[in-house]
Amino acid sequence: MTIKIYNTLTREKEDFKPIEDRKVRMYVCGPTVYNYIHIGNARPAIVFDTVRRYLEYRDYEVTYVLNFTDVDDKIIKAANDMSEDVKVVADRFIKAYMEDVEALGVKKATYHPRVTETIDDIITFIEGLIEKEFAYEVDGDVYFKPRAFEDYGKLSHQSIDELRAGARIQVGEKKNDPLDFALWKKAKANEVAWDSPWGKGRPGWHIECSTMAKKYLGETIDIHAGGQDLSFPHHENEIAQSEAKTGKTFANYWMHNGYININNEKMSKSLGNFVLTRELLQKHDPRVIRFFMLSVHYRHPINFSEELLNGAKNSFERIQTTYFNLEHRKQTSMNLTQDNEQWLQKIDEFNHQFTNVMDDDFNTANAISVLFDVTKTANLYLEEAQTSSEVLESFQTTIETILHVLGISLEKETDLLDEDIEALIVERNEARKNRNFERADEIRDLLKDKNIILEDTPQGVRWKRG
Ligand SMILES: Nc1ncnc2c1ncn2[C@@H]1O[C@H](COP(=O)(O)OP(=O)(O)OP(=O)(O)O)[C@@H](O)[C@H]1O
Ligand SMILES: [Zn+2]
Repeated sequence: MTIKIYNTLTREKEDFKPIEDRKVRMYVCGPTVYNYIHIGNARPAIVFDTVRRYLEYRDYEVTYVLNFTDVDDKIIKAANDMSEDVKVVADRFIKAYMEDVEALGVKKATYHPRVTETIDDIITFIEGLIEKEFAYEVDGDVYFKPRAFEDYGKLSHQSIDELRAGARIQVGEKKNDPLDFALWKKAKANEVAWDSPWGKGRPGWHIECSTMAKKYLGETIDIHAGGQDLSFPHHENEIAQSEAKTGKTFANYWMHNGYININNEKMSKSLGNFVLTRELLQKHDPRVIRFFMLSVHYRHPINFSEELLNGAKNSFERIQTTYFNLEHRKQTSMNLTQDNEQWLQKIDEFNHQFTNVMDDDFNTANAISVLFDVTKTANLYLEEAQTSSEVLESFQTTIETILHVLGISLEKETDLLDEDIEALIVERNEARKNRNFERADEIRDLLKDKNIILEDTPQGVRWKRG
């Protein structure tokens, strides 16, 4: 089967055909680093990391670029408010971003370029656009003319006249047409600035991504991605700049993730209705946060609530418990061969199902359903009087593989979380009450393996790490 990607450009699911065989060039718009990220900002980081992981799982070599917007109005304002240097503020929040997303299992990009390190390339890019008469300078500012670019509006499916109706020239703007947007902004007094052919200034927002994508990935790339709010005007403008400059298609597939909402309203810094990723990470296992994010298809909205997160926690724990039960059972299993085929065949079907649902526009929600089916079937197998290590291992490999593609690791035996241990103790007590001594012993041995010592006290069972 081929991978299908929903392309915002055509509004259709299309077969994925990379420019170069087995290679993928992928660009994801990164954060503006003036604050800690909220979990809405964490969503594109997680979903596109998962897209990358899946492409790698399907044997593509992915070159992945995620930029940092480390100079813009918001950062300058934040730096002024804190009486700090723009660079100090940007560095602090780049570091914080990397810590947060790393905790969430996001792999480092192949390249993490910053605007402030790409200024020369940006200037060259803008010069090219002026030369081709897609852009013009007015008193130290440079603007791009969407009207000069025939296909303007193709990504957001709007005509230039529809767009014109909504556009206004703001006070102080020197552009000729309300649709024109800034490529270069003349520096205001005491603002961080770079020399350019148009005097001191800094780049506009959209030009940075066109420049960085070209610099690190080439003139035509395979996948360009970001949050849904970026499709217009940011990505529309990126297309106009890049295609005006090169005369070639900029990106073949445009992917956009849906919002994380709070009470059905987009989570955003400006509305103040946000949950910081750092704060959530203090209260929850990062793997549960990631599992929760991926339990909804990336294009659908997620209405965030603690209840949903707790639901994800229970689901994830069920999977983990099965995995550890499989692990433990290996000690008492044999090299049986009878009935193996039948179970191995089922497992094989699950592997196929996983690929099928992920091939269908990276449907992680369905991938998680497959994972539940694997778990349920594994639990049935664990009820068999005799089990074979081959089948147990095969179940484990499937669980591990799916979770690995989703960017979720299974905790090794020794790093069991306190709450996992407590849940196992409760289960053991229940088992004893129900005279299911076999299960009770199994749990005792499982904990012993993990170096957890149980003590029966008059107040109940106490535990400590050995
Ligand atoms: N509520 C949300 N749900 C999903 N993605 C979001 C949400 N808010 C922002 N994003 C995405 O996060 C990424 C980083 O965005 P950026 O740093 O520009 O934040 P932002 O869009 O300015 O956030 P805010 O709207 O809170 O100011 C972008 O891809 C953006 O589309
Ligand atoms: Zn961008």
